[in-house]
Amino acid sequence: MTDTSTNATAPASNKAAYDGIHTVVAGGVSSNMRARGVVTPLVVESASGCRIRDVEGNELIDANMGYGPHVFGYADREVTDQIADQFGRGHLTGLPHRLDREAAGLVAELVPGVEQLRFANSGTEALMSAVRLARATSGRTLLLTFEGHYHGWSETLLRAPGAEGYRPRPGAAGMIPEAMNHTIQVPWNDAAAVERVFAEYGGALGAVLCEPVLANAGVVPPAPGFLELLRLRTREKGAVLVFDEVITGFRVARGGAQERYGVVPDLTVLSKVMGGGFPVAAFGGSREAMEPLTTYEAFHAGVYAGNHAALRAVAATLTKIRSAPNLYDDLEALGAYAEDRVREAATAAGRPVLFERVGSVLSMALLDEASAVDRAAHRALQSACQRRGVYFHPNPDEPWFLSTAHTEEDIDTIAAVLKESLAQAP
Ligand SMILES: CC1=C(O)/C(=C\N=C2/C=C(C(=O)O)C[C@@H](O)[C@@H]2O)C(COP(=O)(O)O)=CN1
Ligand SMILES: Cc1ncc(COP(=O)(O)O)c(C=O)c1O
Repeated sequence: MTDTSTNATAPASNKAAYDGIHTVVAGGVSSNMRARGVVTPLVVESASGCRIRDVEGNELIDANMGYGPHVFGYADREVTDQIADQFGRGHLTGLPHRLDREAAGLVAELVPGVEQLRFANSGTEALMSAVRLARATSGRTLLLTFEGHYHGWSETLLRAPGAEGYRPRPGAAGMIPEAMNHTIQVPWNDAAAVERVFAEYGGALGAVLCEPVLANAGVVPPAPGFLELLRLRTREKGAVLVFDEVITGFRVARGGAQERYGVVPDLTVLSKVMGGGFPVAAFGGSREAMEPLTTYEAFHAGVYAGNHAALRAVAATLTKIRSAPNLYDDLEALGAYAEDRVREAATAAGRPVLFERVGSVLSMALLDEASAVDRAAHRALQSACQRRGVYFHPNPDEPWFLSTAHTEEDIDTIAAVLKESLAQAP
């Protein structure tokens, strides 16, 4: 079989294709965050709806969905046709385009805390710029972050797990030892720790940054009143509150977590769902919060930032979101249905699972006898399910993301495969 996309002879198996990738891509994948995404070799040939097709022709129901951007499923023609059309009209001139107004206007219409924004190419880029803007605005460098929250891989935001006292450590080889000298970190949902930090550092804090729903260490919603506490203390002390809504934006509600929980930050970072899978991000806030960029006193740039193809993807996706009145009720109902079926499957198999869900983002982790997450058992379960035609991430920290392309029958199939795999698990 010839792979028309490259005119190469397609490998006969996932294993051959997977090994071939590893000969030329360092680590076999262009992201450490996805390095453990495959335990049993799997190489995608195509994806459509909620299904991926591998190079052997196997079709799998996907509960990872590209780590969250595809709220309408893969290859949604209402979005992809628009992007394709834009490529035919010129997708990068570096000049103002009518799409700038249309795309930014849609974000401002849907997200409570955004009046103005800047587009970027990735969440990492947008977060770097948002935190830099927060430091410029407050005139202070100290940043409060939370354990387990991921904000991309930039020099001042990539933190290793854990913290000595309040101090996190740099998260990767090659980072400068001082990279975290302006960052403190406390456990998520620990109101007492937040109060201690504000009592000790309040006047020095420039910004507080969080995923309003933690979704990079399983799913951990904000404790009742916790976001309100962050909002109150940052206002009192003059620190900038930044919500990293790369995952939650347009996912957990039309206006993201800030709409769902009714707490509006000073700056919001968006990506994933916003572009329907096309690489694009944004950071924004009130006109006042964005003023340093209006006057160019602060700095943000990027050859590809806000390119016409990216903004056509944003305009197409957000237009579809705006005109789908039942979208979030439907996603909530599907998430609840999935929760019931997954819990039933685990109970039927007599296996304890840690389960959490916010809307259509859910996490499930196999537990051991001591009720700790059993990562090895979870990886084995994932491989068994993958062999039976269901893909979810082998790392239980990575959530499941459902879409309007998933049906209740697909969820029933996932649950049946889970139950069968758990029953046969050692
Ligand atoms: C809450 C949040 C994120 O989840 C986030 C990226 N998430 C992921 C990155 C992955 C990767 O680098 O391949 C895959 C997933 O592990 C994860 O969802 C980022 C960074 O965005 P980006 O990867 O576009 O630079 C910022 N904030
Ligand atoms: C030589 C050079 N390096 C790096 C950059 C930054 O690249 P990007 O704008 O994609 O971040 C640019 C952009 O103009 C450049 O000209």
